[in-house]
Amino acid sequence: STAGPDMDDVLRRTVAAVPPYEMREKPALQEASSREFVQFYRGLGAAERPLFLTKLAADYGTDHGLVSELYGRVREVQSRDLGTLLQAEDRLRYSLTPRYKFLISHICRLEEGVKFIVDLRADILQFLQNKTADSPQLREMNGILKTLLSDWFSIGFLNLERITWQSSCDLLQKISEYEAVHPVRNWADIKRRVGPYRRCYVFTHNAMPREPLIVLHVALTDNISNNIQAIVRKDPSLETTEDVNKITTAIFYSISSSQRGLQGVELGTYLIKRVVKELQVEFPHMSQFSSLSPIPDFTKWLRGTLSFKIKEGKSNQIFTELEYKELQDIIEGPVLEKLQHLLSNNEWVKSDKLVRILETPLMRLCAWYLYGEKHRGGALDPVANFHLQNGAVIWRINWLADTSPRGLSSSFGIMANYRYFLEDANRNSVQYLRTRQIEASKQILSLVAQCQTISKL
Ligand SMILES: CC(=O)SCCNC(=O)CCNC(=O)[C@H](O)C(C)(C)COP(=O)(O)OP(=O)(O)OC[C@H]1O[C@@H](n2cnc3c(N)ncnc32)[C@H](O)[C@@H]1OP(=O)(O)O
Repeated sequence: STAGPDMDDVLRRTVAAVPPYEMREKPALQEASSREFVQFYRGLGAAERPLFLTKLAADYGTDHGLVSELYGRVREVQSRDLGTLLQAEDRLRYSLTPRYKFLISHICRLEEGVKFIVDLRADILQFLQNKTADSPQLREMNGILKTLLSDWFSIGFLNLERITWQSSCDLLQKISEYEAVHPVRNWADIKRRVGPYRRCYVFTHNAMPREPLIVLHVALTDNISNNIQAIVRKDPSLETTEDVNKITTAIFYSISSSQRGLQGVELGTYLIKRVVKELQVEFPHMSQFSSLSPIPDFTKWLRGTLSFKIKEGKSNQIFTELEYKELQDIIEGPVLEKLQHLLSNNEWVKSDKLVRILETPLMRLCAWYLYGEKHRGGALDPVANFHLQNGAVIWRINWLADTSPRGLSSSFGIMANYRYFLEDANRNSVQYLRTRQIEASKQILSLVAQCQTISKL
């Protein structure tokens, strides 16, 4: 292998042998070697890390020969007394623990050891995603780390914190940096987001102090918002106190997880549920809970669909005759080709005529994209998939809801309300996860039905 000799030496030295079965209750502390492993890994360059982790996963995993031998033993004692059988099964179980898992357990006891493991999994996810490393053992290690992290970061160990203007600067700064949905531009922005008619909640973990693991921004309103500029861009509200009578609805307008290594640990689901409870205590009469969500990949999907139809020569399968004619009247040349070009930047939104003509077809196609397009059985759109997993319904899509460059380029400015009907959320979530059945409102279902009759997708 091209790995430098010191990689092998370090692994040999720092990955302790699996304690013998009889000593399994009292594994010797491996503080020094765990520290050395952490320091060595941190010192590795980006190109060496995939190699190192691939070696760790491959050479310090499970002893397959021992597993097979102990499995044979379990089969032998099937008809023996229960005590003997359970003992044989426990030995088999113990032999299935990969050797590197003992190292991970030692590392998490170090100062900042948990953070190191979270970052290590983030590296593995990245290597697997961009294929700089991809082996069955590395995939197995990712699964083992995800299970460990899901235990360490389960709801019982998480602290809910509300961020206010009185929170510390380093927390406010991190909240600003971690905002992945509607970027925070300056202090005025962040002050607005923690000011009147706003709430900002994070989860923290004692093993990673002062680190917001996931951030949820909420707007307190008296209706279900259909425009994000009204929430994030409006000048700071002159009101310094909140009129409770104007607060009947919670709008989740941004949720971002900050630790890549915790992907799949579902912190977002926990945080939304926890915040709903928190808000119900503060506002017992609150009756509506909904997101105002981006649709990050709709433009990309529509462009793909249009170019596919153009290639197939079936350009009249997207729009109605009337829409097609109206488009033809204001676009010279072949409609779909020209439309592809027109929609490749945000200029179209400056033409009132185009905005008027495009609203009906784009809204119809967007409803279909959210409800009909699937990936691995679930909604293709990752944000839709997230909220549907939480038990929300696709309640409404809103035209020109986000006229920022980012909103226009990702979804022609359309945004979705995923609504949480609290009494149905659990049932919807179970149903979605089991059957991928999507709950949607009448507005969405009628747009989908129209799309199915008009556009052959
Ligand atoms: C109000 C709003 O709706 S804002 C829009 C949602 N937020 C964003 O897109 C910001 C970027 N995304 C994130 O920070 C996270 O993915 C979150 C907060 C959405 C979800 O994180 P977690 O709760 O830790 O959930 P987890 O990582 O288990 O993923 C759950 C689902 O989120 C969905 N998801 C949404 N956005 C993303 C994303 N950018 N990357 C990965 N998954 C995403 C995935 O479909 C995933 O489902 P899957 O596990 O079946 O693939």
